[in-house]
Amino acid sequence: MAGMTDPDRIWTEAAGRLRGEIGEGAFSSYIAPSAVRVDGAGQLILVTPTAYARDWVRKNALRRMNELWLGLDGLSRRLDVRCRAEMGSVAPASQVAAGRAPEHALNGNVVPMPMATVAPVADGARAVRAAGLQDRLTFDSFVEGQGNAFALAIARQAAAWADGHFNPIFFCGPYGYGKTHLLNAIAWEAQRLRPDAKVVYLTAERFLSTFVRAMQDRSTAAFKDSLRSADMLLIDDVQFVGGKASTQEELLSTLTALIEDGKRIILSADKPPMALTEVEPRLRSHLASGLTCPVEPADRALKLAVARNRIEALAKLGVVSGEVRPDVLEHLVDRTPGSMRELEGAVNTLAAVAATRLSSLTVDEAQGLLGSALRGGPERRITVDEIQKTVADHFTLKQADLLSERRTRSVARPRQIAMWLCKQHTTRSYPDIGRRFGGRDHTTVLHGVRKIEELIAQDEQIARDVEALTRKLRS
Ligand SMILES: Nc1ncnc2c1ncn2[C@@H]1O[C@H](COP(=O)(O)OP(=O)(O)OP(=O)(O)O)[C@@H](O)[C@H]1O
Repeated sequence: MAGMTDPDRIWTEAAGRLRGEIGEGAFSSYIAPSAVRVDGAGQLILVTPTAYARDWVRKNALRRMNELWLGLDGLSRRLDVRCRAEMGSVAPASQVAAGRAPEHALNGNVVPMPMATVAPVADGARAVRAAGLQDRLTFDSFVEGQGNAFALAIARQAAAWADGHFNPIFFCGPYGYGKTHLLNAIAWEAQRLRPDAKVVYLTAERFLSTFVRAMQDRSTAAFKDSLRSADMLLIDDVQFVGGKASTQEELLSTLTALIEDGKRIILSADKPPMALTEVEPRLRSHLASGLTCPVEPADRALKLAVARNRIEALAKLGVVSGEVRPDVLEHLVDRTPGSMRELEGAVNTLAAVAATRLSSLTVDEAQGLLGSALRGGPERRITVDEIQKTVADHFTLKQADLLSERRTRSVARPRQIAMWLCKQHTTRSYPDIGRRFGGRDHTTVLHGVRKIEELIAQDEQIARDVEALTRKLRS
């Protein structure tokens, strides 16, 4: 695949991979409505519909998109991102590359991404199998440390199809410390060792949505077959099946059928099985019947090693050059409380702002460049209550309106915005947020959060409201 030069083909391939990594919601909100264009200076630009979408892409996806892009582009070009309002009238990348004049322009001067050429999300086996393994999440890129050594050893055994496998193996631990990484690594390695085996990885959320869609399409038999023919089934973030009786029932019967057939089951969640109070007791006890394997939060040594690794990986991809000074790396780690995910974000930001002069960067310069991204101490916690009050105030509503049953748009939309803000600024789960909004189901929260994701990218007013609210909450 490496060595392509047609920007449209590279974009299609890179975006297809990114879609698996960032999830359908974010993809359809920010990436799908964007297009690759060439500006007057010959620079490839990813053009987003709104400024908010541009900022989202810059913060959350551009670096990864460039990693993917560089791995494919024979000309080693890089993408920049701008919003539609910042672009003059420029041609779609492929037409410039092919020396043709633009024939048409949809949506103003942006041609949307050719969705059909990105692997469609289909039902049945393909959807389940293609549900988002990430290329970079392998055993090679997983760093061993005190808190994860046991989990890593078990993961390696599972990936090797070792005899005496506990069934299921259940990885649990707080968010952002490597459970998804381990499940991906197991899946890649297990498939490499037994190419003929059917290894199926999916998130519980995907399990839920595919199952619900299969029920609507009356194709549950195909869904069941696609899972029950798996030799190894990996389900990530199992806490998200909580609350939905029919999905839990389906999951339970899938697990029982596979275990009876001696097939391998690997699961992950943010808590040990017996603490998943949203999960029905019979399913809970099945989840707990094998081996429960904790993935502990990382200590400083592990964080340093992960940060170093990440910079080396970016250097190999040509995204940065040179090594970071050890004191700069230590500063970065010490000023980034939170999980590995936050740490990776800080490393990526450093790489973005000082790509070519990493080795000469001093602690003061790093602090100056990263500014507010590096915290002086732990960030002030924002609470659900505070979010509800701030949102109610902003839209001149009462906090009780957000918790009420009222469904008129003037109340429902602010409620969804408040839910979205809770997901962004607190560590609360969807069911938890639902409970705090008048006892709503977690799927209602999920729907609300996705709706706002979508609207932020398409609706300037919503983007402005969200921005203003975020500023108020942080101040
Ligand atoms: N030991 C590690 N070595 C290398 N990278 C790691 C390690 N632990 C975590 N990471 C990285 O940190 C990020 C967050 O990890 P991951 O997504 O696996 O967390 P998680 O526990 O599954 O979180 P969640 O519960 O939110 O799904 C990933 O990019 C992952 O690659």
